Amino acid sequence: MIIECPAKINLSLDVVGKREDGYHLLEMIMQTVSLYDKVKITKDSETRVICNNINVPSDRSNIAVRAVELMKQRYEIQDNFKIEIEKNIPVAAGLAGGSTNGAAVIKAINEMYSLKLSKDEMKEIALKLGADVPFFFEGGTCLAEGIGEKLTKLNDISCYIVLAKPPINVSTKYVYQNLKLDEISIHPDTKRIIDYIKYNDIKMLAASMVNVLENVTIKEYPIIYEIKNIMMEFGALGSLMSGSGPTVFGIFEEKADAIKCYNRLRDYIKEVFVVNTVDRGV
Ligand SMILES: C[C@](O)(CO)[C@H](O)COP(=O)(O)OP(=O)(O)OC[C@H]1O[C@@H](n2ccc(N)nc2=O)[C@H](O)[C@@H]1O
Ligand SMILES: Nc1ncnc2c1ncn2[C@@H]1O[C@H](COP(=O)(O)OP(=O)(O)OP(=O)(O)O)[C@@H](O)[C@H]1O
Repeated sequence: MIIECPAKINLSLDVVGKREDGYHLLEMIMQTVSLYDKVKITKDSETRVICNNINVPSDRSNIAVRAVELMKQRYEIQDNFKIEIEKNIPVAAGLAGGSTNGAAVIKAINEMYSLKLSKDEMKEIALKLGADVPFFFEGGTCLAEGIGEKLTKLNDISCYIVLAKPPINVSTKYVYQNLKLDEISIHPDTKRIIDYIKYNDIKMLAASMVNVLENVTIKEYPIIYEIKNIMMEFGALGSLMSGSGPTVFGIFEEKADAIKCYNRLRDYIKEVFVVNTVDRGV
């Protein structure tokens, strides 16, 4: 079975509190985009991962392996699996590449064994793998609250997006740990952003995007700010860091403008993509 799994971006990200276990309470707008990994899963004598990207772990720390283990244990499955991952989504990028692979494995095993799990059951299993994983059972444009698991489907928006991943590695854990909530002066107006989405007002949406995690990353990696500036110079309606970074995205209504921006960024960054929003998850 082969599953195409999309990347996500965060059109806005606000931290509104902290749980006792240290996890942060969020209000974010999430969006799937047309940059896909392919996950092929077949029965095998042992569970193993084969991936075209050497930075992706092939042991138990791979989220796809953890998804297999969870499903095996929960549904008393004796078989093992070969998981082949065609990695097109940049790794450790803020695009939830690992999370979308984990969601794909849950979906694939549900289908292979005719488990007939509901979307809510799959989301519940997904949350055990990571805060971003349940979203991929909705996809499209969503409001995510809690630590990311309380999902409300919004109108699906439609626009072109340029993604640019600078060659730096940022750990999600580090970014959350170094966030100083009381020092954040600008928060997104999430209610208003939801209204813009409702009326499909891409210009106002793009102009209102805020990601409070930029407070941590831009201080350390000014290249994020530089990419945002280039995107705005090249006609983006708005530009933001996705998730905990370091990928920056820009929003465009016209494909021609997105391509001009892509060509400019390609001069100095290797991982740049022109994509569009999609209305699906895994
Ligand atoms: C930055 C985002 O990608 C935005 O969509 C997510 O909030 C991160 O989701 P994720 O990578 O699936 O996160 P997890 O794998 O569950 O957690 C990684 C680390 O990030 C921190 N973490 C994550 C999510 C959250 N709401 N609060 C947190 O503080 C925790 O310290 C955790 O150890
Ligand atoms: N299937 C996988 N694909 C990519 N990375 C994986 C996978 N499984 C585990 N990892 C590990 O997870 C780390 C984070 O990778 P990932 O691409 O999911 O980051 P991310 O896009 O920043 O995620 P998020 O946006 O959810 O914070 C990698 O450095 C890698 O070691």
